[in-house]
Amino acid sequence: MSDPLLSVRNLSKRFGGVVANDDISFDIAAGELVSIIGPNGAGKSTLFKTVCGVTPPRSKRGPDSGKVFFRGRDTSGFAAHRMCEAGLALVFQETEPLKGMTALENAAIGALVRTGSFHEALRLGGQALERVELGHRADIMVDELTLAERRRLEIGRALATEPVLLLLDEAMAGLTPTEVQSAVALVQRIAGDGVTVILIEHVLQAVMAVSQRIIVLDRGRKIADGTPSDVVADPAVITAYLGSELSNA
Ligand SMILES: Nc1ncnc2c1ncn2[C@@H]1O[C@H](COP(=O)(O)OP(=O)(O)OP(=O)(O)O)[C@@H](O)[C@H]1O
Repeated sequence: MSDPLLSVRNLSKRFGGVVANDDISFDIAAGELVSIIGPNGAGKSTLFKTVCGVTPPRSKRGPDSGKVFFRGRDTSGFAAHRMCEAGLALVFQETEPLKGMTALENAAIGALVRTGSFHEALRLGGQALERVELGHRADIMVDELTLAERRRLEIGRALATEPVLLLLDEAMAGLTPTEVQSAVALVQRIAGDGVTVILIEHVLQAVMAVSQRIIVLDRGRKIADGTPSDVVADPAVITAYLGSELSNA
């Protein structure tokens, strides 16, 4: 087997007395589409933030122990901008467009990771907006976008950084069932373009529809890692994680 694109090794992270991530290991191969699920507070967002060098203010960057390898390099503790330059983009749970700017200008900000020319960044941002089907909203101020459009814009801005690995943290939260369906189609298109995708998602309909593999966290630990059908039948998962919802998904 070729080397994994991302390798997380025995990663632990605590906040004071809270062990948010406890000895987590997994590999992600290039081209995989993987979901990470688990109850609230399981440690999913912390894992993403540690992997890509984003940690809360005043907190030490990177894992407390363990390692993260990305594209064959030890990237443990790399700052977020270095991870982004290396080809990893994270879309946060909270949509945070740059206010007072258009959708196109927001997307172009992502492209500035790849070019020093604002003109070229606008061109690349425009392409990214087309990929998320927001081309027709390019000149709209971000404050006027709907939640579903803002979520797409965040993905567009991340795509404008030209990632090889895209981490999406609850990119479908708050969307209507129809919007979830088109978000699922978008994620599948992005994966079809060759981008490796890891989703954190509570919308199980979406998780079951897109995932080749599911990793389950509970109270900071990895408790399952397998195909969707194996994971939903896993007794440890059913016990930990809203069993009825999983078995109905
Ligand atoms: N900056 C922080 N300071 C202190 N505790 C934190 C911080 N970030 C996360 N935690 C704690 O770490 C644990 C894991 O939180 P995390 O947000 O990673 O979980 P999650 O699985 O993403 O949850 P959710 O599904 O609700 O988003 C929780 O107990 C949370 O309160």
